[in-house]
Amino acid sequence: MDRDNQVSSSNYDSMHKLKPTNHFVNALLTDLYQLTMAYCYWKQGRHEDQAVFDLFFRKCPFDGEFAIFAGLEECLRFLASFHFTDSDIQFLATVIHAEKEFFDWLRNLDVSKVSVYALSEGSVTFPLVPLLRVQGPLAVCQLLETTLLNLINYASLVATNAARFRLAVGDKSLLEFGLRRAQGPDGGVSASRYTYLGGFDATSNVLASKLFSIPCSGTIAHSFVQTFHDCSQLATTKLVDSNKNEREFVQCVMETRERLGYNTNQGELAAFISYAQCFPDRFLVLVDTYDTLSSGVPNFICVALCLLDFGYKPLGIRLDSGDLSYLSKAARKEISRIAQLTGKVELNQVKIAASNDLNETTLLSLHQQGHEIDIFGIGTHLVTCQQQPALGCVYKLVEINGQPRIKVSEDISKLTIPCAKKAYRLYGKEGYPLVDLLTLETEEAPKVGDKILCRHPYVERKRCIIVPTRIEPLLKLVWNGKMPVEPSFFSLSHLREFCKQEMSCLREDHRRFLNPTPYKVSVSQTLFDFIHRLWLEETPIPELA
Ligand SMILES: Nc1ncnc2c1ncn2[C@@H]1O[C@H](COP(=O)(O)OP(=O)(O)OP(=O)(O)O)[C@@H](O)[C@H]1O
Ligand SMILES: O=P(O)(O)OC[C@H]1O[C@H](OP(=O)(O)OP(=O)(O)O)[C@H](O)[C@@H]1O
Ligand SMILES: O=C(O)c1cccnc1
Ligand SMILES: [Mg+2]
Repeated sequence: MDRDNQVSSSNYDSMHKLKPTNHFVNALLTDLYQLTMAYCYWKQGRHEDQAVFDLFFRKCPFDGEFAIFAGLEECLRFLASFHFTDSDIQFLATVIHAEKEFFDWLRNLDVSKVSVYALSEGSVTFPLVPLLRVQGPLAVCQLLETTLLNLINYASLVATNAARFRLAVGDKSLLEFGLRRAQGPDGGVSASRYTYLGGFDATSNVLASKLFSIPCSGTIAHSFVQTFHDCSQLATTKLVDSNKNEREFVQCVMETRERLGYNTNQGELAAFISYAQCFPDRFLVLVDTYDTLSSGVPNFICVALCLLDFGYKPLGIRLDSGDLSYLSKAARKEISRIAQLTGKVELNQVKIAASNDLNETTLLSLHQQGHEIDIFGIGTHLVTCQQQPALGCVYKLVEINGQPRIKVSEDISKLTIPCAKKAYRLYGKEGYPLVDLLTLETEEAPKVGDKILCRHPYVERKRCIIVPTRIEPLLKLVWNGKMPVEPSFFSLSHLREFCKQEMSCLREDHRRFLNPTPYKVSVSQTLFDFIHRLWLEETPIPELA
């Protein structure tokens, strides 16, 4: 798999049938100032001026040194359906005091003259590298700003969060449980979608599973266990075994419990039996409702042993409170002891799932302490990105009518890099990416084997020479009104694989959690000269008295 265009050419009509997943995404989902600026451009006859905007972030989230780019498909769906309806126009006329002709112009506005270049969705990316380059008529490019940022900021942030959780747990299973805690319905669905892209294995969110073909998974809640008092509440005492013979199941469980000498909560046991009767081959239950080690785990073991007897494979337990390191080890020890005692070695294959306010720090700490957890269920911290709730992507003008533009700031990190640019990833001998290089769009592409001078965009003394073994152009044309691009998007599982491959190419020191090495994002000598000339030109020399 490569980062080749994730959308390729087809006809304009089919592109126009594409709709954003969320019906809130339309031309009105913007900030008022985009429309008032558009009015000023129109009034001055500047609305068709040729503009270039870059969409990028300045600092990686979560104190890391990488991010995952996500949200591109929804940006393209937005572009494909961009227009103002009659009712939008009627509403706007009550908000903006402007001539009728402006609203007529808005009504006929489309994005057929806009081009968009983008990174591939699922790419590993770094500060200052444009995720999107949007170019075309000034007013319409301006009108796209807020929506594009909205579609990319959270998607990329939560995908990055997921990729970091994935790094923290290695190859253990990761389930996303965040819907109840997410920022509203779209927050929940987006979280499920983009955390899967970032490396989660499944979601509990049924709608997201349907919409994006994400594996759906889940266990049971405390309420289910609490509703049972004892086995007299069970509708039947029997279970059909894997050979289709109906046999006494409750009796089997009770005798097992007696034989093993467990004194457990009877309501919890009834709940487990009931669940096993409904899902004999999906038996994974929550064991901390009353007491994990003296009731939940023994009750699980009794039911699991009988399921084995009946020809089924029990799946496991979920821990949702207490010291997850200790409890997982103690539970595993008891399960192993009984497996040995009874000779039911299959019992050793059951999985231990854990949940309860897990975040990056607890996952890393659990790894250090040692544990027996196979599956992590994660909600709140993952979907709300509690450690850093916004990515901070911005959309900045870099060129107008062929003239480079710069935004100067006291804070050097807020200086924008002018000009329509190309971006390349340069790989070293070891096969790892070494530098992302930004050049003028008009510059000749760097070549493998050449000595390439890479300059820090702002700091003069920071520079290096790289002889790349491989060069990857990063920005691909994904939207062009005149020669449109194909709506056959890659599936989410394809993007997830691509993201996984990107993460595996990233050098270990850029990925690590504590003080990761910053990845170098550089500019060509020509672009460096442009930035610094423009910087001086646009900054008045202060006069000191
Ligand atoms: N071994 C561990 N090391 C570090 N953190 C842990 C460990 N085990 C659990 N945690 C975390 O510690 C916190 C414990 O949460 P809390 O203090 O609310 O207790 P609890 O176990 O949920 O209690 P209860 O649900 O019975 O009120 C959770 O965020 C959990 O992820
Ligand atoms: O902790 P999170 O990472 O958000 O994962 C999801 C949580 O949601 C469920 O219960 P809920 O929190 O609703 O209730 P509980 O805390 O009482 O179990 C589940 O048991 C998890 O604890
Ligand atoms: O299926 C589960 O165990 C689950 C689902 C959502 C939230 N917490 C747990
Ligand atoms: Mg909880």
